Amino acid sequence: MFLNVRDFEEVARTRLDPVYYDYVAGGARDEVTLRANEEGFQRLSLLPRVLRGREKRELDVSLFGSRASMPVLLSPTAFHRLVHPEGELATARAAAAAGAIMIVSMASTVAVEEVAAAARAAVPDRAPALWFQLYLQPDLEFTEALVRRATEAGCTALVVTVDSPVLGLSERNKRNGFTDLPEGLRCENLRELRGGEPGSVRQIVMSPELSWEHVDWLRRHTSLPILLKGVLHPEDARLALRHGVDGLLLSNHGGRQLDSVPSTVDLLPEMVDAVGGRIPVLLDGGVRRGTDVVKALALGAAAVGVGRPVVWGLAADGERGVRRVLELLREELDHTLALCGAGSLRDLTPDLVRRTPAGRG
Ligand SMILES: Cc1cc2nc3c(=O)[nH]c(=O)nc-3n(C[C@H](O)[C@H](O)[C@H](O)COP(=O)(O)O)c2cc1C
Ligand SMILES: CCCCCCCCCCCCCCC(=O)C(=O)O
Repeated sequence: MFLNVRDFEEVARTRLDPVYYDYVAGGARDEVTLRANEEGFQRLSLLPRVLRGREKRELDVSLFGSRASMPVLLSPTAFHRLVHPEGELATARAAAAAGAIMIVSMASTVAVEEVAAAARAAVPDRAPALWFQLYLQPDLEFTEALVRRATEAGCTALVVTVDSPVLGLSERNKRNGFTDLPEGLRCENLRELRGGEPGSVRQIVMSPELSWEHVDWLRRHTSLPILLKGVLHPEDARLALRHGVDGLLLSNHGGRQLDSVPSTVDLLPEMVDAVGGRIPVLLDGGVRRGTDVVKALALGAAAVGVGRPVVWGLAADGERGVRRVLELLREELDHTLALCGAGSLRDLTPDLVRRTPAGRG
């Protein structure tokens, strides 16, 4: 029985090839940050209000023009067909049915047009909420064409990952010899549609040469909202404001890029402070429970993302699994709000969160 997100990880672990399980579960180097993300939430306590006379809870949010049934979105995760044959198609159907925003990874194993079509077919009466995650490529012509493809497919925001000047190093992947996708799986958004050798697939380039000028370039080439994913230093948050960025997704890539960076929830108050309410700050990393969502929102996040929980749901039970993971998080969020005396997300304020005294977990 799947009672919580962790139950999905257990089933996924038994179903998956251990090499792919490690790829998803693992983090960079000593996995200090990977562990810190969940521990960061566990060190925070909630201090509920009582007798507030709230009969029902409102969980829906509006973010960059997308309406969502809850402030929990699907952070971009690569290679869904590694864990389930329907891959991103199943994920997109589940996200659309749940009314959740899905950030499609540039490294998806199904092309963004097909992901969007699957989402639309799942909810014919409304537009599904899809955003696109981008690794800016040094070949700007290619980047521009990809942005156009994602926009034409129906993605309504761009999430630019900026924490990957080089790929993080997972020692699990190294030990397992996982260096390439298996036969038949490719990053379908990198397939040459025009130019190049027709049908060939480019490698995603992680480029240490990227700078704020590339963000300016992107700003000039799209009218979609731009969020930066992976800004951790408050000074970079202030720079993002100056470069016309519309939002931040505070993320350490689930502990998969630079190891030893702080947990995202520990950094959240500083980042919220740095942007001073001018743009929304979203957060991902270690969100596993409705209580984690409430803690992040109370500390100023506009929404949170989940990465691994979605992949565990997909690996364990395909589209139904992802749907159940999202439902569980929604149910837990609703229940936590009720127990905190909150009727809406606006009732979540920093005074509801206490840091657990040192040494007590
Ligand atoms: C298997 C896997 C693949 C990922 N692929 C991407 C990706 O393609 N692009 C990206 O920006 N982040 C990627 N991430 C990072 C997630 O977007 C997110 O930041 C992270 O998973 C959040 O932490 P959580 O897994 O603890 O929820 C990936 C994470 C995992 C676990
Ligand atoms: C990391 C294992 C490598 C297997 C396939 C190589 C494909 C090239 C690299 C594409 C980048 C995908 C990034 C995914 C990600 O952000 C993450 O796993 O984290």
